[in-house]
Amino acid sequence: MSTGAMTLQRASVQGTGLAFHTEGGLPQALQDGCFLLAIPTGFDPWPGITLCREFYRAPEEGPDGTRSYRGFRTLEGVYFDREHFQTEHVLIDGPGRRRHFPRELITMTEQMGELTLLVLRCAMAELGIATALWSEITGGAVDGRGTHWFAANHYRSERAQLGCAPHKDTGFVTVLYNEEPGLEASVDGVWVPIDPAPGHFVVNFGGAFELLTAALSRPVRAILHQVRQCTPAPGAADRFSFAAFANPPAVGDLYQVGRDGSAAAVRSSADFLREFNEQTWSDRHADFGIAQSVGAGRGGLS
Ligand SMILES: O=C(O)CCC(=O)C(=O)O
Ligand SMILES: [Fe+2]
Repeated sequence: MSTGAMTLQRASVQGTGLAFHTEGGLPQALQDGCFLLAIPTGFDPWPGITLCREFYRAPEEGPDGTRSYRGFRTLEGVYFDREHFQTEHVLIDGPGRRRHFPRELITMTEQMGELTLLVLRCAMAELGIATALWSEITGGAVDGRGTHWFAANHYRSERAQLGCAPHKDTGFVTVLYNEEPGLEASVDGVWVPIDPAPGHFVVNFGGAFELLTAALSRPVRAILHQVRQCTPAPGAADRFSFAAFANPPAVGDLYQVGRDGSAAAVRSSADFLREFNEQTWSDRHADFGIAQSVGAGRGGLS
């Protein structure tokens, strides 16, 4: 049976909030696990697109103007070759970006990071979670602490494999930029396309947010998604995407909010992350984001 693409709620940024195009759009988006967010005017995706096209090449393998976007393949703990999938990616936190990224790329990732936090605040407000709890229950993520990953994905067309493993994002909120179809969500056990809408980010919610809200009457869904095998037309460029993630810190606990409005720690971040990594990639990087982040990732958007 073939089903059409998922119909997603649409929103745009309005001041410090979100304006949904349809009444009840935000609660619907929280239930769907994703929505489309209009890309704010003034946001320039060029640095992100350039990174996706260049990061896996050697520094000298291209023009001087984009040299700082290349050479990431040799960066241990930043570059990942997912051996069972088409994707290879750069996964890097705030301190790493400030060390390794050119200025305009840092700026772009910070803009996307701010959007993840804006969405997180709007979602917690919608769920009626007391603002006094926000910092504690997100491990400071809502204030720009926590871990703020950025990913740049390159889907290697020459590989006859799934683009990217079925997974839920691990954190609270993801803001994703892509231009080609390929992303699919599992809806009632069926893979349904989430087709890109020009001028929009895809926003989705992750496992830590699902856990945080699991006991509420309207829990947030972390959508299970994958990227199908990407086969661009001959001569066309490979598929790419890039994303900003607002995650809890690697050290500490994950929380859950009760219906009485109270909050309690329910499991350690490290256990949760290890389980997620193992389920997703089936490779040797199950400790990703755990060991290496101990003692790092404090202060600022990290
Ligand atoms: O490439 C895409 O469209 C999705 C990528 C993704 O799911 C991720 O980076 O977590
Ligand atoms: Fe994802």
